[in-house]
Amino acid sequence: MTDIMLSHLPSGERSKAQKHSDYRSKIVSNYQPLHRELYNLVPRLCFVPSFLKAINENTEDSFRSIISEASPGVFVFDMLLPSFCEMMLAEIDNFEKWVGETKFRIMRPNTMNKYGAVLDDFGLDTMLDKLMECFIRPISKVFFNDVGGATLDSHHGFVVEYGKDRDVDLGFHVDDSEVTLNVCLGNQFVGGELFFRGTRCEKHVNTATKSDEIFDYCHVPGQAVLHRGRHRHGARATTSGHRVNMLLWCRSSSFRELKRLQKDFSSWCGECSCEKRGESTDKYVKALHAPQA
Ligand SMILES: O=C(O)CCC(=O)C(=O)O
Ligand SMILES: [Fe+2]
Repeated sequence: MTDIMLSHLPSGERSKAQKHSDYRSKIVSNYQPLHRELYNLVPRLCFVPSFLKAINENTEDSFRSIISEASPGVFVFDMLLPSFCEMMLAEIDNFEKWVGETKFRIMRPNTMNKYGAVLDDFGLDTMLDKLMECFIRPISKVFFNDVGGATLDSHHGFVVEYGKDRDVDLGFHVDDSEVTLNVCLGNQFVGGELFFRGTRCEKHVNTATKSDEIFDYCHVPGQAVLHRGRHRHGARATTSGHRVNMLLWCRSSSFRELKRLQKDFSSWCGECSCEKRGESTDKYVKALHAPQA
């Protein structure tokens, strides 16, 4: 973060941001990357040809030709080349080896994970910015325009790791993002399915799930899932093997500003939309008592 940006923050925030910026600089100036080519996004080294072609055409039709809407608001597509996934996995291993050897105390991706790493903190922030701006924002503009998909302007990029000696599962939650990209890097694993339970605004986050909102997804290496951050979800236990996923929580500052002034989110919140249609929620009582996961 530059000094100019720091000077625009309130002083409490400024010292927090300064500390984080110092933390990142310390890592970047000491950690020796394994694959330097990862740190500059080279599209033909990262993406499968079908994904590149759709992005180059940049039309709704081209996106729809490679992306399937597996359940309302959950978009799935082939994205990463196996060779890129392998390089990322090796880079993450290398980073963790460095952390172990130097005993550097790293921050975990969020309060839900004990393992995993923040990719932005060890130099991958520029490449992930490019990934968001040139690849995820054009798609989000088409499918998630109602939550600021066209104006995504910052991100939190990290990996999560599950299996023996790692995290086991991930509880039911919403992300601190407008749009989330979740792509499996590998490797061999059993379990770890994502379960989705409908999109909700802050006010309705704990309301019942309707039967048509129940959707389970099995991760496939190289395959991406794109969903609204407010789409409630979790990950089941990875029962054997080792699963690593790359997450990019994409945010829109202008959408967040706008949202503060609004009360009706019926274009994307399942409960606001029921209220607007004047639908009784009685028929969902059964779903309320059904297990969430
Ligand atoms: O394990 C997964 O695939 C889900 C991760 C996730 O939802 C998150 O980190 O926000
Ligand atoms: Fe999540």
